[in-house]
Amino acid sequence: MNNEYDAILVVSFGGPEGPDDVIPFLENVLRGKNVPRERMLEVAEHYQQFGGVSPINGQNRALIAALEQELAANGPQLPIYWGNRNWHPLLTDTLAQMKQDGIQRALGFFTSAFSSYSGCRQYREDIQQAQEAVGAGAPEVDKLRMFFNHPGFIEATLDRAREALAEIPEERREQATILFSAHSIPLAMAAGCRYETQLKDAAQLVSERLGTHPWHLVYQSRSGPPHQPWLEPDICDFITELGQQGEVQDVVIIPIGFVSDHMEVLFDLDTEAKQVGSEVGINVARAKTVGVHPRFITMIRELIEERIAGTADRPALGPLGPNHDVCPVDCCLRVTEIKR
Ligand SMILES: CC1=C(CCC(=O)O)c2cc3nc(cc4[nH]c(cc5[nH]c(cc1n2)c(C)c5CCC(=O)O)c(CCC(=O)O)c4C)C(CCC(=O)O)=C3C
Ligand SMILES: [Fe+2]
Repeated sequence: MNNEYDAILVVSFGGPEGPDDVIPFLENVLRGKNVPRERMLEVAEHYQQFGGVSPINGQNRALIAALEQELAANGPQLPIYWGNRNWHPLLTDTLAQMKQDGIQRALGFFTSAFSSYSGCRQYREDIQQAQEAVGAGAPEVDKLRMFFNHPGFIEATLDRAREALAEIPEERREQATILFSAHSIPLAMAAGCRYETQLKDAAQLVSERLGTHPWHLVYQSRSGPPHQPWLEPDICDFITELGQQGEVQDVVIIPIGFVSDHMEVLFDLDTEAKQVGSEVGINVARAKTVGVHPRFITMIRELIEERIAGTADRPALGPLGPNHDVCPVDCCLRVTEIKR
């Protein structure tokens, strides 16, 4: 396989940067999806509570600045481009710019650690559509492997988790319950990918390094129509139940399913989950996501280097081993209904 690359492409979700962006952004997110309009308007309110600005674009700018420094200091010397699925800079515009700059082949870093239709195949489809829109001469993009079990991701997550645990009074710290949280997806979508398996694996890898805390994997940000089954338990239901049982005083949320403190973290965890905690008498701390943690930035460089070198040394912790470099044809299929 040809492993000569002339650029890095950061591929992400995108988010609104002002009140007028919110509805057109949400319409982009939900085009062709089975999500009721009432849900969309409810989520629009979450964004408006933060002035219509999602932190995600700023966080991606910070990630790119950190990665630029990392590559300038250590190589490889490659320019970094950035394109989103749902909001500016959109992938089509970015690929047009890359073509203009003479870029032929880029390595893609997707801001999703775990395999799902949303985090893997849909981004590959977005790139393909952008390539078709740009036409002849559009750059090729090869995706870097999923990094849920890469030592860099696990170590950075662990560091963030320890910071959050330090907020719990020392005499109660060891008993604190850890909740690993990830975006819920429809059960049908989950049937087409290894999302749950990878999440359980990463949660296990972090928890066994943290100590002897009780821990659970929970889900947040459920969308879709009410009758459609999604991954559970929901984090707010789970905290409510812990409160009713009356044995847990402190919960530390580790949002392992996300790589930056974007709106799903600020609203669904810091606003909603903390509110539920205070209603049922549980103290809730929230670990930061990896963001621009230096070990996470180094991991991105390592993934780039390993791919260019074509080396067999592809670090991964735990039993699942390193994820594939090239997605097989049935990777992260868009399953919309489970046949019973
Ligand atoms: C697996 C997964 C990730 C993690 C992997 C990855 O990072 O890709 C993720 C990330 C994100 N999700 C985000 C925002 C939203 N997700 C929505 C809706 C949905 N997400 C889904 C799944 C995921 N989403 C699904 C199955 C839907 C239903 C519609 C559909 O089938 O696609 C909606 C619509 C409103 C709603 O119903 O909630 C919004 C606004 C933001 C940006 C936050 C910001 O602006 O700061 C980010 C990073
Ligand atoms: Fe989402």
